[in-house]
Amino acid sequence: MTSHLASALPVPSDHPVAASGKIGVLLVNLGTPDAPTYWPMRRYLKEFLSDRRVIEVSRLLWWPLLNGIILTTRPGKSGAKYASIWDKAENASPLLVITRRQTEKLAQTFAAEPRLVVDFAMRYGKPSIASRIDALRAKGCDRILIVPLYPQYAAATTATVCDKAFEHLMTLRWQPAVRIAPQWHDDPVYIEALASSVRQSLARLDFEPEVLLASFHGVPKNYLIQGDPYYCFAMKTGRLLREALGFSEDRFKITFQSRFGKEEWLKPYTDETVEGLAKSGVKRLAIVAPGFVADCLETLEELGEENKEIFQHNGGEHFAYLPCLNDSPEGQRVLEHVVTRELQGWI
Ligand SMILES: C=CC1=C(C)c2cc3[nH]c(cc4nc(cc5[nH]c(cc1n2)c(C)c5CCC(=O)O)C(CCC(=O)O)=C4C)c(C)c3C=C
Ligand SMILES: [Fe+2]
Ligand SMILES: [Fe+2]
Repeated sequence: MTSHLASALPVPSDHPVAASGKIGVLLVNLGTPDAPTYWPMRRYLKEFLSDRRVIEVSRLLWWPLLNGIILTTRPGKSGAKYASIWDKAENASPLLVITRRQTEKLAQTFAAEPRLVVDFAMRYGKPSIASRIDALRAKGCDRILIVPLYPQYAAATTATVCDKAFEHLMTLRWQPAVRIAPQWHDDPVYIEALASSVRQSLARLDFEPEVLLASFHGVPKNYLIQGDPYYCFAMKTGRLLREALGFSEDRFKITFQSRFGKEEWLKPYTDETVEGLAKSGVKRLAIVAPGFVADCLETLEELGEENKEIFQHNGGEHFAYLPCLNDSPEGQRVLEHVVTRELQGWI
C-alpha cells in the first residue's frame, strides 16, 4: 500500500506494508473454560458473570456476592458438571470442539472464494474476539462479517458480542468495515433444518415420545419486562418448529432452562415441567434445544443428565435428549445460508 504514495509523500522506507482485499467471517459463540478444574473455571465464570449485559444487578450488590460466595463455590460445582461432558480426545469442552468443526466445514464450503477467511471466537475465554479480529486484519481482511451464533437475539448474548467487538475496534487506527449478521429465529432454512434434525433423531429412538419439549436457555423475567425481545423470538421459533413437525400443542411444549439465582426467570421452567409431566403419568419424553447452535454444558449435562434423572426419578421411563444442529449437514446449511445472505454486495 505504499507505492502510490511514494511519489507524493516522503514515506519512510520502513513504512509497514498492510495486506488488504480479503473478507473475514467471524463466528462468535459464548465461550467455555479451558479446563473443568478450579482456576480455569473461576477465570471463565468471573469474566462471564462480570458482564453487565448478563448480570444487570447493581454492581454495589453484585460485586461482593460474585467475589465472595459465587466465585468460591461455583467453579467447583460447575467444574464437576463440565468434567462429566468433557471431550477427552480433544481435551476441550464440546462447545469449543463443535464450534471449531463448524468453522472448518464452513471454510471448506467457501473454499472456491479465495477472498474469504472464516474463523471463530468466543465472547468469554479463548480465542478472544479481539485476537481473532487482529488475526483477520493481519490476513488482509478489511471487511469483517461477525456472526453471533444465537438464532434468537438477546442482549445477554448477541449484544454483548457486538459490544466486545466494537470495544476492540475502538482501539484500531485502520478499522475494517464491519457487518453484524442478524438473528435467524424464524428463517425457513433454520426451521426446516431443526425439523429435519428432530425427525431423524426421533426415527433413531426405540420408543415414540408422548411429549416433545423444546427447551430454550432462560433469562430473568425482568429482562423481558425491560424490553428484551428474546422471549418472543424463542416462542416464535418454538411455534414454527411445532408446526413444521405437525405436533399438537399437547404433545409439544416450550420451556426455559438454566435458572440462576433467586430471581424469577422466563417460565415455564424446564425442570419443573419435566417433573410435572412425569408425575402426571407421561412415560416417554424427548427434549430438544433449538436455541443452541452447538451442544454444550446446558444441553448435554443439564438436559441430557439432570433432566433425565428428574424424569426417571418421578416415574418417567423412556427419556431422550435430541442433539443440536451442531456440524451436521442441516446445521452447516443454516450457517452457509446466513453467511451467504449477509455477504451480499461484498462477494
Ligand atoms: C446468570 C446469568 C445468565 C444469563 C442471563 C444467561 C443467558 C444465556 N446463556 C446462554 C447460553 C449459554 N450459557 C451457558 C452457560 C452458562 N450460563 C450462565 C449464566 C447465564 N446465562 C452460566 C453461569 C453458565 C456457565 C455454566 C454454569 O456455571 O452454570 C452456555 C454453555 C457454555 C459451555 O461452555 O458449554 C451457553 C451456550 C444463552 C443463549 C442465554 C440467553 C438467551
Ligand atoms: Fe447461560
Ligand atoms: Fe445450566
